[in-house]
Amino acid sequence: MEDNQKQYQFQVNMKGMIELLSEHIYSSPTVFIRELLQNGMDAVTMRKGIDPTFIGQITVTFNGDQLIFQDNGIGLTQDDVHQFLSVIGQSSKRGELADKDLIGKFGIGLLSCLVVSETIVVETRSLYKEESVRWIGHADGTYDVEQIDLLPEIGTKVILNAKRAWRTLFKKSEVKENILFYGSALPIAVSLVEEDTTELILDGNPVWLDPESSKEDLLHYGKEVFKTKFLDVFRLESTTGELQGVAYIIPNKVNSSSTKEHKIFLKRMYLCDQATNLLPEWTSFVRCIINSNALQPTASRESLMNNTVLQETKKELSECFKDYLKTLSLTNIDVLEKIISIHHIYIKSLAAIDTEIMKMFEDYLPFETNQGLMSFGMIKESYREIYYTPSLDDYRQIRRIAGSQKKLVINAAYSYETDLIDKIKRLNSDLIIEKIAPNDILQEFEAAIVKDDTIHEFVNKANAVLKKHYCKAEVKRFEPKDTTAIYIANEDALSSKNIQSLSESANPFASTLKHFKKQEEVMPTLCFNQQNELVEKIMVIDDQELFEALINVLYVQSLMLGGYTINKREMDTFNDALYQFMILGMSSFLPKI
Ligand SMILES: Nc1ncnc2c1ncn2[C@@H]1O[C@H](COP(=O)(O)OP(=O)(O)OP(=O)(O)O)[C@@H](O)[C@H]1O
Repeated sequence: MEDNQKQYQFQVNMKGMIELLSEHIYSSPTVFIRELLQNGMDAVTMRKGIDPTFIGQITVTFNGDQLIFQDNGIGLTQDDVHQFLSVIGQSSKRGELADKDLIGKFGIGLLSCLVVSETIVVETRSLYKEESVRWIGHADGTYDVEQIDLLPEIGTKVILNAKRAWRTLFKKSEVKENILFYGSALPIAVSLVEEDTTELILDGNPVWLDPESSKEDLLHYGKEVFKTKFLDVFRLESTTGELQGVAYIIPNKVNSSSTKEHKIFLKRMYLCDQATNLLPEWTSFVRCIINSNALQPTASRESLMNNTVLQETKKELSECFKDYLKTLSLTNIDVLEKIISIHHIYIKSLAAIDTEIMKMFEDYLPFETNQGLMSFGMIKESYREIYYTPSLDDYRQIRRIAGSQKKLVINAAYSYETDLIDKIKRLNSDLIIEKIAPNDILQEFEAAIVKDDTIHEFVNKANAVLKKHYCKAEVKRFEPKDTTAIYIANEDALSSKNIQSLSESANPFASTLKHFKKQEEVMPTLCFNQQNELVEKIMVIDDQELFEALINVLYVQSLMLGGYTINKREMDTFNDALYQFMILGMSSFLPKI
């Protein structure tokens, strides 16, 4: 460095730092409880590293607006205090033990106490030195250190004085709730002390991590945690993620958009309730409690870091789910059937990507069909030819018109359902499984009986009326007889119709849209029923005005029956026609002039 250059030290604006922590990094001011529990736990783990038989404990004492977190862990020497407590971002938790067993790693956790307390007082006695130190950290970034009388026991006390605004967070009930929330999985006893009473609130042995716990114990625990009486429970394990846990089967249908709440712990400390990157979407039928020693937290310690360990763990967890379902199929078919009947969406989306599951559960999987909800086993038994449609609009139409046909049509509109059917097709080469569109059904209606030119003329006349609706006429024979006409439009025919009506409206893109108009063959069809009495009569009507009104009414009526949206022009035509009928109907009753 040249003589005229000086080197300066970065300064940290403590107030800004605390604001950053409280407003942007941590989602709640209660995280100071998590950080204190974590530091106490880590200090005990370090002491246990030296003496494995050592039994650690954490005690929280309430003293008015003062809270004292005390552990009997490794403690700090005066040098440690300067080195680790007083330098932000400095942590003693480095090395093999830290990677494997310690929770803290960033060296910022203690700062979270300054969100709720003006100062942090630490009184500590190290395992390594016969001295005790008091360190006082202030919110303005300064700190004091002094030697104090030797504390009677090795360990550390952190003393906080509630800021006015956060007094309620220091109340016993509140602290207890937060300790149970963050620390329920910690392998350490935690007691609360107020005046003369001591209450042990955690014993360090959570039921769900105990391999001896029975299914009943686990279900009971799940009910307490999630306030739900679950259908069943199974264990989760991953070697890569050094993960153990339990998965509870939700007893009711789960909306795919609803948030999936779990309880995720890292090194036995609560991390978050979301596991979106750890559990695939098809596992949405469970709520999990999971602890991992190998997954990594993000710096806010509120979500999981997406790394290769996480990806591998995700695969291993998926295997646990599959193993559970496989075992159920051999040991408890009743529960399996219940799960499939409630959560078939998820089991089906798993089957769509997993051939083994597909083969195993194929017969149980339910499908929505025009003949009602049916399992694939039932479908296979009763039909050799199976049809499906991947469009919900098409399915709705087909359901209405294919009933009389006795054809079986599956609604395959869910995103994974087409993949599933493709897979079924590959696995069942003896079955005929085909895609179907509404127009295919139309082709199968019985042809009209043609005696003379009446039908031909009727179709021409009706076409002239229907042209403005972007629709063409046809005459067939179908059941039920009292249905006058059916409107049939494939998905692409409907979009042509919409483009057509847009291009005729005052739309700035109208001229461009015209180029996209589809040809004649995708035009929607109004199929009249020759077997219907009214249709028979319309065919022989002479009056052009009345004919037009009748065709318009039948057209709009068919749209309504099919559940289609009706545009303004269609509604106006319908109203005009109705008006004409009323006048006509009244004409013979009006007084003669
Ligand atoms: N109860 C305690 N007993 C012994 N040492 C402690 C205790 N609390 C804090 N320390 C020391 O202070 C350091 C800083 O603590 P802090 O909570 O800020 O960060 P950390 O725990 O290292 O990491 P993280 O930010 O991930 O929590 C720790 O690394 C540790 O050396």
